[in-house]
Amino acid sequence: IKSEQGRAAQWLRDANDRAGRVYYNLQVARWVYATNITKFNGERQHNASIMSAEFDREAAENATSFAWENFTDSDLRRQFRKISDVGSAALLRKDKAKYERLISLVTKMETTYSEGQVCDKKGTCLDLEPGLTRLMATSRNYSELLDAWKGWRDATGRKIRDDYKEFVSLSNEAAVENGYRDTGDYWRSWYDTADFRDQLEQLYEEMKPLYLNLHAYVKNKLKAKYGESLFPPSGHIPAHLLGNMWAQSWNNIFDIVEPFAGKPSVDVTPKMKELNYTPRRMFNISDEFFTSLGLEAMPQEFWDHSMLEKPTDGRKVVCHASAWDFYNKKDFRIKQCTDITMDDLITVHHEMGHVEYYLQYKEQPVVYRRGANPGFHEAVGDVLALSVSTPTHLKEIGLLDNVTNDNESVINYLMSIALDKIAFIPFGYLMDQWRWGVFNGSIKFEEYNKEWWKLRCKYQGVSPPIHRNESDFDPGAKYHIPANTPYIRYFVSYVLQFQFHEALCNTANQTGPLHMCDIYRSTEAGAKLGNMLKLGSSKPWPEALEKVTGTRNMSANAILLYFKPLIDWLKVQNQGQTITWSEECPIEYY
Ligand SMILES: C[C@H](NC(=O)O)C(=O)O
Ligand SMILES: [Zn+2]
Repeated sequence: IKSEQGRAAQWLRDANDRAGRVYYNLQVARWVYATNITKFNGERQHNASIMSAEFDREAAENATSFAWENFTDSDLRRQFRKISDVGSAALLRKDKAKYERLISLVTKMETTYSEGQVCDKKGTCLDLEPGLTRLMATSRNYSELLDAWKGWRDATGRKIRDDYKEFVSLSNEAAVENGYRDTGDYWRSWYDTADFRDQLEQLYEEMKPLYLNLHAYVKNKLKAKYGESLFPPSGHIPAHLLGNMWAQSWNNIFDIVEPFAGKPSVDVTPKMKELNYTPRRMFNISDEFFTSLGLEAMPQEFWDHSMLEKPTDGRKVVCHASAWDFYNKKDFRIKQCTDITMDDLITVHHEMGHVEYYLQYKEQPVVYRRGANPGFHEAVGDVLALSVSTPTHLKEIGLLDNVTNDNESVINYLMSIALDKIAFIPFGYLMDQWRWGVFNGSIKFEEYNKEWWKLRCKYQGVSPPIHRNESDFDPGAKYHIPANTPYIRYFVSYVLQFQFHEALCNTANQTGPLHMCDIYRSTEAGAKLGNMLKLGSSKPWPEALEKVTGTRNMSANAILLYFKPLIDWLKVQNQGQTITWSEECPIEYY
């Protein structure tokens, strides 16, 4: 069997080299389309996708000529197992026309989303970025917010409802062909964790008290701002008042909910504008943080070929920010319609965290150039952003003039981070609860929207501000549904990133409270993180987690430790208040 393993290892090396070239061509075609949406570029992307899927399927076919399951070399077995998992390309074997339809539907839905606009009576039209995003963040006019909220859903979700239904059945057919019960079963397999759903539920329950207390406090502040009469008696918050199109991150309403007035502002957006910040400068700040840890700088190709701003030459692009690996160990890019806001400075770090991961594992075989699990990939940049966001760091880079460290400033600061990280928890959890339900058939097409709002009302405690029905398709108004990007990875990331932050802060000998830790310039912390990132997906994720944190399990303890002072303060604020809401949506809205 020794000689067969030798032959198999050689075959793998060749297959990985060929894969690198095929994936490079695919990424180039996808990039050209995403940064210039035209019919021609769409066809070119489609053809490249077919060629890549054919390649994957053929490689999986050839892999069966080796008795790899009996190999003694566990790394060979792991590589063969990954090469044998072709994902939706399994549908090619059964029915090429169906596979072509499947990928065409995703492109069509993602394009509809990316071209979505809301036009007012005077004919002024706003795109999602930056127009509607700015409006949702800055408007304090109930009906103006409502028009944008409804208009966006009319321009996107409503238009792709039937496409999504067809997509679901084709995607499930592909998953079954690939050996899984349905698409959700396949997506969860990437975590290789038998009781994954139970672990997620457990983590959600542990963080729920934090969310309930934040929700109650924010609701009271919003009632004071907009008037009690606009809030349903069920205890829900109308979904359009949270400063974000999906109510998934509430930091843009910090001014409404600020615990203690008169403290140095934690929102550095005005300062960024005052200093004439450019997108390039925002990316340089992030790049410099990575190199301060001794991690890899963005290569020249990154600066030469990335799209850091929304084009002004009339090209239509996919604005949703993303990071790209071209699998040739040289080309790595970010595509982002960067706005000069603190929100986008955080997103810059998030996307650059993906590229740092690509750079760290670029010497791995192509099959291992992935996150240890998808949640790891989403966590990297956010870990650094937790340090960047501290008042002391913002002062160090000139975005904050003075820092006060009294208790009230600490509460203000923790509130600003909680409005992003805690507010997100139920949304990050429910997105794929809905999608897994759709894929496993427990959520029927005739109830797509009703079941979506049941989850939104139950977990997030937000309700539709106007009547919804089954011609609406509100999940389709969130990028990841039309673009078919799984979402539980962000929920996992929000748990992991605080575990990483706590571990790296210890390594960096940061002895103060966790929420004030800044690992900037700690090459020890950088080395520990880099050594984990280098693994890619070559080892089971508990092993990668252990390399940084010493534990093999996800745990909510770090995020609860980080926010402890805030949770104690919120409990006092909410004393005597009802901090829950009725599970059902307020009837008059659905
Ligand atoms: C949290 C998630 N981030 C991302 O897509 O990069 C989102 O924006 O919904
Ligand atoms: Zn991401």
